[in-house]
Amino acid sequence: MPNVNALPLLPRDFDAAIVDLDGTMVDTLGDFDLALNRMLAELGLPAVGRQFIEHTVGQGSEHLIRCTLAEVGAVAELYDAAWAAYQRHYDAVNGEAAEVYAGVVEGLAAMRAAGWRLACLTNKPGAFAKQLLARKGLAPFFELSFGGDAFERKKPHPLPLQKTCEALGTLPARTLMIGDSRNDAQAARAAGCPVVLVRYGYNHGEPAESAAPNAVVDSLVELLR
Ligand SMILES: O=C(O)COP(=O)(O)O
Ligand SMILES: [Mg+2]
Repeated sequence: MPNVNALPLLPRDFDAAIVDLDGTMVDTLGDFDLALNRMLAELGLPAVGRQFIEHTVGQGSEHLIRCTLAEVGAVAELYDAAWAAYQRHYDAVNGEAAEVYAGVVEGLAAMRAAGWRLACLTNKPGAFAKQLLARKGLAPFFELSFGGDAFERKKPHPLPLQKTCEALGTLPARTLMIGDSRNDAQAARAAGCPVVLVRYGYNHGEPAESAAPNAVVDSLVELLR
């Protein structure tokens, strides 16, 4: 297995990379903030703050909506109405208040130049993920993209990574996971993929190091030179 602790990596170290979306490639907190708070306003519920959102995203929309209803003291029976409102509002804002992090385009270009195959794997619903990648000009880097609704389980379960390696036709040990949270790190470890986390994303309010990845970087450009 390549020594991921010694960055930068060499092109021959990996055949592919699986890249997370929210908090890794795109800062989407603004979109989450708009969609969630419009959902709450529509239901006549109080707003939630940015820090709560930052600490809660990463485990898919269902988890985010359930935690948000609990945070504002709403009854769980509102879930179906909340889900429908959230999907409608997120669809309307997707990408509007989101920005690609510095170094992402350069980092992805270096991976492609190294001959690595690229797949995007996110817990975000697949339709929103595809739309966001296209709107931010990142879609052309990716051969495949899978959302949180693509498989029976979401990260931190290893299944989505195993299925993505299968779809790429690559061995987990030769497929690098790049993410921002413990969900990415746990899933990668259990699937047998080495994992690098970015320091700037959303890791439930904890430092990226606490998820025990193989390495932590400040930018995707640090991976390959
Ligand atoms: O929608 C989410 O929970 C965020 O998902 P991601 O970090 O896996 O892209
Ligand atoms: Mg993420």
